[in-house]
Order: sequence, then C-alpha cells, then structure tokens
Amino acid sequence: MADDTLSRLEAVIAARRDADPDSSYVAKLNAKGLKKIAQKLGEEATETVIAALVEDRQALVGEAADLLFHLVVLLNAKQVPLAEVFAELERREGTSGIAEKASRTS
Ligand SMILES: N=c1c2ncn([C@@H]3O[C@H](COP(=O)(O)OP(=O)(O)OP(=O)(O)O)[C@@H](O)[C@H]3O)c2ncn1[C@@H]1O[C@H](COP(=O)(O)O)[C@@H](O)[C@H]1O
Repeated sequence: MADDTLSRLEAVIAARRDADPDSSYVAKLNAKGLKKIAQKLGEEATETVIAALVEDRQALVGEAADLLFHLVVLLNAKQVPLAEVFAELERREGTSGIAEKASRTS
C-alpha cells in the first residue's frame, strides 16, 4: 500500500536524521536547517511542474519521488507525523473539494 511505503520512508528518515552528514543525505539536509529543507522542497516542486509540462513520464515519476521524499523530510523536521496528514486526508474523503474549501474559509 502507498501509505506503507511513505510510512517506511518516514521511519528511515527519522532514524537517519542524526546520522553522520558525510554518510547520510537526510542528516546533511537536517544539519543545514529548516530553511534549506524548505528550499529543497520548493525546488523539487518546481522540477516536478517542469517535468509534467515538458519532460517525459519517467522524468515526472522521478521528480514526484524527489518531491514526496523532501516533503517527508520537512514534516519530520517539524515533528508532524505522516499519520496526522493521512488523518486529515481521510477526514476529507467523501466531501467535495468545493465543500472542503468552504469549511476552511468560514
Ligand atoms: N528517497 C530518498 C531520496 N530521494 C532523493 N534523495 C536525494 O535527494 C537529493 C536531491 O538531488 P539534488 O541534486 O537536488 O540535491 P543535491 O545536489 O545532492 O543536494 P544540495 O547540494 O542541493 O543540497 C539527491 O542527493 C538524492 O540522492 C534521496 N535521499 C534519500 N532517500 C531515502 O532516504 C534514505 C536514507 O538516505 P540517507 O540519509 O542518505 O542514508 C535512503 O535509503 C532512501 O530511502
């Protein structure tokens, strides 16, 4: 299940966070701080958009994986468990997007 893959990734990221930055990309990114993590997420989002517009399917898959990975790194750095995000998505299940937007602005 997709949730399982992301949850395993979350556990690996949590375990690697305080590793040696010379041997771990997750540790290297965390050592650089939240601003750098957020910047990387923004870059990966832009690369995903570009892939969707002008690159091939395989490039889009790769960029989407980079995007999800960096999103999980950011959530972990902010101590937001993926379970909380999944719960929010589940709460929205069955409601229309229009109704969901209205509930957030009222
Ligand atoms: N899924 C990923 C993953 N996806 C992308 N990346 C890294 O994200 C980086 C993004 O590429 P860029 O060229 O944009 O970045 P960069 O030039 O290396 O970095 P900057 O100099 O810009 O900071 C690359 O270094 C990729 O290797 C990942 N690094 C790690 N993981 C997972 O995290 C686990 C732990 O990794 P380590 O922390 O390295 O042990 C791995 O086993 C994987 O499961």
